[in-house]
Amino acid sequence: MSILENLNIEQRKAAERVEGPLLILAGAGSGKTRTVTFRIAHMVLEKGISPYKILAVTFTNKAAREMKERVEGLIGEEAKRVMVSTFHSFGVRLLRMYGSKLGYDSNFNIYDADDQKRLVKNIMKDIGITDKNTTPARVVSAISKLKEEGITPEEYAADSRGFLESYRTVSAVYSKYNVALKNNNAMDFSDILVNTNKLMDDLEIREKIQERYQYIMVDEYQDTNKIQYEIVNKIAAKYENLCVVGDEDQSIYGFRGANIQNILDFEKDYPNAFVIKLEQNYRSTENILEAANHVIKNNESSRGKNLWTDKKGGQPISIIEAKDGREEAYFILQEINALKNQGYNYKDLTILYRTNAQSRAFEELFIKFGIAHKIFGGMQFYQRAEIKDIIAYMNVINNPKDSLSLMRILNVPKRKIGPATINKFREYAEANEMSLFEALGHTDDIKLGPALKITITEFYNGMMSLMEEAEYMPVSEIFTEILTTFRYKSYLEGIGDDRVEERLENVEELRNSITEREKNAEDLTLGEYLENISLVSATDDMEESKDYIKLMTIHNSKGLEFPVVFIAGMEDEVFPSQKADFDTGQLEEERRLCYVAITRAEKTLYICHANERFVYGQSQYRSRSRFLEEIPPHLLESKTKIEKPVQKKKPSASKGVENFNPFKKKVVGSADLNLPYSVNDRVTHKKFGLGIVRNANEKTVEVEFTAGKKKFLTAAIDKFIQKA
Ligand SMILES: Nc1ncnc2c1ncn2[C@@H]1O[C@H](COP(=O)(O)OP(=O)(O)OP(=O)(O)O)[C@@H](O)[C@H]1O
Ligand SMILES: [Mg+2]
Repeated sequence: MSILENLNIEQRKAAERVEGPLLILAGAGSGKTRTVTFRIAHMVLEKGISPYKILAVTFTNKAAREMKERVEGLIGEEAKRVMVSTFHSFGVRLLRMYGSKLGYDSNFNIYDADDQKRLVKNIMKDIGITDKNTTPARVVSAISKLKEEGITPEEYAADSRGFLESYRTVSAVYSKYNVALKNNNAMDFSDILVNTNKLMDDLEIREKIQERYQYIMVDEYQDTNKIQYEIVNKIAAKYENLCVVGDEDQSIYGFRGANIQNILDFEKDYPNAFVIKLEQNYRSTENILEAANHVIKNNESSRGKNLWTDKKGGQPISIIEAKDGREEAYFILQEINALKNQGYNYKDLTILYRTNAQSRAFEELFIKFGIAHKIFGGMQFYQRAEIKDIIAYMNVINNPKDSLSLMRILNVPKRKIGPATINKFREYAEANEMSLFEALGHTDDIKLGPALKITITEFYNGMMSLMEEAEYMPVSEIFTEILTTFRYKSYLEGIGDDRVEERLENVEELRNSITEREKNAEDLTLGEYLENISLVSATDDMEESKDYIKLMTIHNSKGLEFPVVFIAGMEDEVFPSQKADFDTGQLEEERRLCYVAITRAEKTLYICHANERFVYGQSQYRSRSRFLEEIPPHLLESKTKIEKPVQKKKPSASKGVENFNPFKKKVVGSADLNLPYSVNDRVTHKKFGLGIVRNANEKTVEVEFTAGKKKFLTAAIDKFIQKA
């Protein structure tokens, strides 16, 4: 029996056709990703194609991991040799091998948005730009856009629009920014793609890559940008064994340069392409699917599809109308409780929203009631200052040319190395054509006070010996060495504000995550580790088995599916966002986003909206989203107004929400307080173990552990302790 018995006829046709250009164009939940997965397995197991020759490109790390695991489940160990990867990881891999052709050392570092901003800020300061109308963040996004459109600094400078101040600013920074990256032996995210594409223009390398990856598959092709498109098509040019998979109705990354035309023009690019349409949706009930179809058919960009499902009928879509955002979150929480009573687990439930900021209301409520949840995206762990500090140490150890990271840590912990001193070294480095780090080794040539000279030499020697050790030390050891050599923890403790404990916890969390990664990847090198964490994305650490409610933006939910979905904030000017007001292109993109959101749901879908929202501290009236009006009323069911509960007695976190009343004013200082913990509650702490709450008020919670009493700030308590 063929492995392809697990596919329907159309899917099987697609999977069987392994030679030549192939387009799988099909709506949500029709098994596109599944088809790719089985296609790979079929190629290796039943067609005898070497796994080594196969490249499958996915949109996220999570998707890559899952595809690899599934293929492994089907064909075993051989699957490990298939290259399943995102564009960025794939690019980095090639650039580590061939980047020297473009003037990079193989240990280049990868800069994230925060690094980019800092670099731009430094450059603006260096060249004395006083443009008040722009910010480093805006300059960064302008530069990224230019890079991905393939416009060089020179071309941009020659551009006639240069008379506007903001253009002049971008133009002045752009070339300096590129030079700085190169000098630092670093690439930003756009560079990874741009440089990978450049590699493909080297005949020798291109031929090598073409020979190596003779079979290419790209999932979510509708969201590729110009450069990704070029990379894929250059590799595929020789054998033309290119299978692209996607849905024009799910192109939602236009703001990052995704070009829907890439998928729509595939048949023009490859006139001999074979096209497969999948029409059975396996994910959702008929009601959900019908709602999605009704919304998307309003888009000019949609080619129209006949998706059907054999999951006839299904529950109507529940509409929840709330007074304001707070009430919306509360109503959703009540529904969650009801679903829980019906036997659902938290892990079946997902809340989707248009922007990350909308997660706040839910987070606050869930923390208050001890409801297990996890927010994907938003402020990332690796963006926290203390984490960035330690990573900056690692970056310099891995790549001493990385002056941006070096400048971050030269005076962290405080060593009295001020900007004037740093400038002396920068000038010396420039004059002598060496890196800033190298210059630190030349303290004799630079005018310095004796104390400063000792400090800098100490720092330099400390780093030098770590660089030597890093060759053979596990990453977790390097981490420990950094903390001890540079007394980083004492520095954090010395800051002395109310976030000290939190920062120390974060550092420990970083240690745990390193150890965790080492468990999964033996002989993890510092370079590999840094690469992994530079390429993290929002959904990487989603674990299907963990029982928590998932919260994320619709963008991050792409390709995923969940039994129960709540779409929150379904109001005009939230979703579709204001940007769509006067721009039909934007409106269509928002509508595609709505289509993606609806089609994530398997069984139950809630659409929620509030009549009032706070925007910049002001309450504004909101009407329900026009997308909601596009769903035929017979598919909808208004949730009868949920009874506003009366608060009878002091609420207790462990008992859920039945007796919590968000509409009643808080009476501070009375027994009526909605505190997350009360006296005698049993709690656990990662480090101190089991404890008992001895005192709890609005500001602090005091817990007795075997190790003694500890105080925590009530506002931040969930970061430290949990109910036992
Ligand atoms: N032939 C099939 N038999 C059984 N289940 C299937 C079949 N095809 C797809 N499915 C299931 O349907 C669901 C949706 O499949 P998949 O995620 O591959 O769809 P998709 O087209 O990639 O969706 P999206 O457009 O959201 O990325 C999955 O749970 C998948 O296992
Ligand atoms: Mg998919």
